[in-house]
Amino acid sequence: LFPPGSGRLVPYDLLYADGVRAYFARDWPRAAELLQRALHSYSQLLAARRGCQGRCREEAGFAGPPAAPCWETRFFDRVLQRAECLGECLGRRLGSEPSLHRASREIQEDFEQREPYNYLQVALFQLKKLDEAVSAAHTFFVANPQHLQMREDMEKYQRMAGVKLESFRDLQATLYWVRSPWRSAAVKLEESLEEVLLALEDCRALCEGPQEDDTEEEMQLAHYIQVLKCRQHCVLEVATKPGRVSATDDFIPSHLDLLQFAYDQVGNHALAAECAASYLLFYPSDELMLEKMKRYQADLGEGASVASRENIQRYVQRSLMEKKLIYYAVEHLGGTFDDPVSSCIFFQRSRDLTGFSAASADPGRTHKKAEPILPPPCPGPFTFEGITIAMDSLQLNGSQRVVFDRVLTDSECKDILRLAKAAGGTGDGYRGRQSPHTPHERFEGLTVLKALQLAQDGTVNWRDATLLLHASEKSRKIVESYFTPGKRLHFSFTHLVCRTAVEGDQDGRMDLSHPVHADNCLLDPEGKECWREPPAYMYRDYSGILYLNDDFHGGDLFFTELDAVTVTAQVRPKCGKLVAFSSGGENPHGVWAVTRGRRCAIALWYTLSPEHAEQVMLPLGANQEGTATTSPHRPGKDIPLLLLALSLPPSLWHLGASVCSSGS
Ligand SMILES: O=C(O)CCC(=O)C(=O)O
Ligand SMILES: [Fe+2]
Repeated sequence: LFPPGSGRLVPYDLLYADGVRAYFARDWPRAAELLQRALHSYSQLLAARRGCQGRCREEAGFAGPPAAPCWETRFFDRVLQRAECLGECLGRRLGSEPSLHRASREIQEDFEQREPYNYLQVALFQLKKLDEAVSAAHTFFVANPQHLQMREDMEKYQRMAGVKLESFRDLQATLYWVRSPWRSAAVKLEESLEEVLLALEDCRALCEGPQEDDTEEEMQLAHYIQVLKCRQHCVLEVATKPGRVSATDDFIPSHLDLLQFAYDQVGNHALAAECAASYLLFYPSDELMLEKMKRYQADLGEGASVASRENIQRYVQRSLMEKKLIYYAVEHLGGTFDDPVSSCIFFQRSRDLTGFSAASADPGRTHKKAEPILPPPCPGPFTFEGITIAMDSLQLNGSQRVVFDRVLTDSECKDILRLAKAAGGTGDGYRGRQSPHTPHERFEGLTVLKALQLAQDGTVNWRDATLLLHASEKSRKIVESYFTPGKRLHFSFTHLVCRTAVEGDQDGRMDLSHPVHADNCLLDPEGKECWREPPAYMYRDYSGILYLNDDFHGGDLFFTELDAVTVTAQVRPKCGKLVAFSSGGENPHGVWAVTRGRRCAIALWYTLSPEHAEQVMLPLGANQEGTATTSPHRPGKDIPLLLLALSLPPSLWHLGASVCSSGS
């Protein structure tokens, strides 16, 4: 049908089907060849589609909204025109009827999830093409970081003799780069940062006011303080205006933080380093960022100088000057100034830079005796502003448990809930299973990467998608500073989960929404033990659940003893409430049945070991780096196990992992 050299692309699903057939016939050379050809055909198809979509959008004039009158007719004209253009363009590029390349939903999903690489790695391994097998396995793993079996296999590959570090590469990296939602996220964040900086300029102009010709220093100061107060409030308004990508009070550093992250994800270390350097202007002692800086410096080479952005330098310098003046004025005139923006950090820095402090101010120059101003408490870059501890371990009757309140504002909860709703059935993380824990509730899951993908597709808005990332990072900081001061906590898995009671199916219900379990070990209530062994997520060290709403019946979280029945504490979910606890046997927990409505929460797991950090939360390449140093080669011992695992067809590998694919 499509002879080689005819310039026609063989449909990837045909190649895939043949490849899988050869795989099960254990015809490894043929399986490897066909699977590789299937992957090639698939990427050609995607490239053709991308190219044609871009061209046809322009051609059909889809750039702006259709103009009245009679816009419906025009709109449909354009739709038809575009469809025709697409069909023609694709036919030309593919050398065949585009409809031939339309695979079934299952096969499309397999390719989206990189499933062919899973088969391919086995075939290559059998052919003793170890390096290629590792690359294929790594490529699969990048897209399926929660795939337990592959995670173990990757560890075994890492320990195996003769496997080179360079083999751990993502064969779809270029494709991924083009499609990566992080790339679009970076563009959005840059736009938003630019917009915020411009708006801040407006604030300056707006608050300037008429120049007073007061000669008295006191009057001048009083006037200046008014100007500055006006600016600070204007700034806050700018920052929290609805529609901002990031609506936090330290919006500029948080933009830079996210930008650094996004550039890192797409492998642009030069820009990531620039953002890191700019971020450090705000929080010069942020250890995590300093570590990243060190890595970038090493990556980019000795000669490369990494500078912070000039516009950010200007902003920081000017803000510091203003703060300094404000505090000076307040101290000399009395009164108070409730600084709404990052007061703690700026105050500390302006004091450091100027030697200014309440104690050293010259009392002879003040007319009124001012109360000395005490700097706001400043425990580190993260100030916990507004966050309160609602319950500690003692009140929760256990160890390593805590409940925080006000981690999110009502409007943040609303935005994330909107995200959950818009994502609806398109979410992920439960491998498409709607009722993983109980048939009386419907479950929907959404990971951060998927949220960004949906934003990229225009299904959800960017602000809501990045807010999920913000919430997750904010919680990480809280949990880190509370439980492991001085030690780094890394994301292991982040999952927005909604559970909805199935109406008319609640009478006499006896089961739980989430059975009692521990997060990093297998609970054995009879033996009153918790086994830290596979398939548990052994590397999870801390768990967090950030709640988003309370308008449902049931659904309280509860802790038990190791027997899984003696309830020791209970927590009622509420917007902004964060429950955090160590993930081991000391904290068995479950969720009471949700009998009415929909309960949404962000489930968060953290690990102390960088090599288990969530792939999407990790810079490219860091995984190899981490494991290369922490997993010395252990010869022989693990290889038979790996062979055993590899001798199963990949389709069966899910079975083991899917039992706990939701992450619990
Ligand atoms: O949603 C909750 O309150 C708890 C969920 C949980 O324990 C889990 O997903 O492991
Ligand atoms: Fe849990």
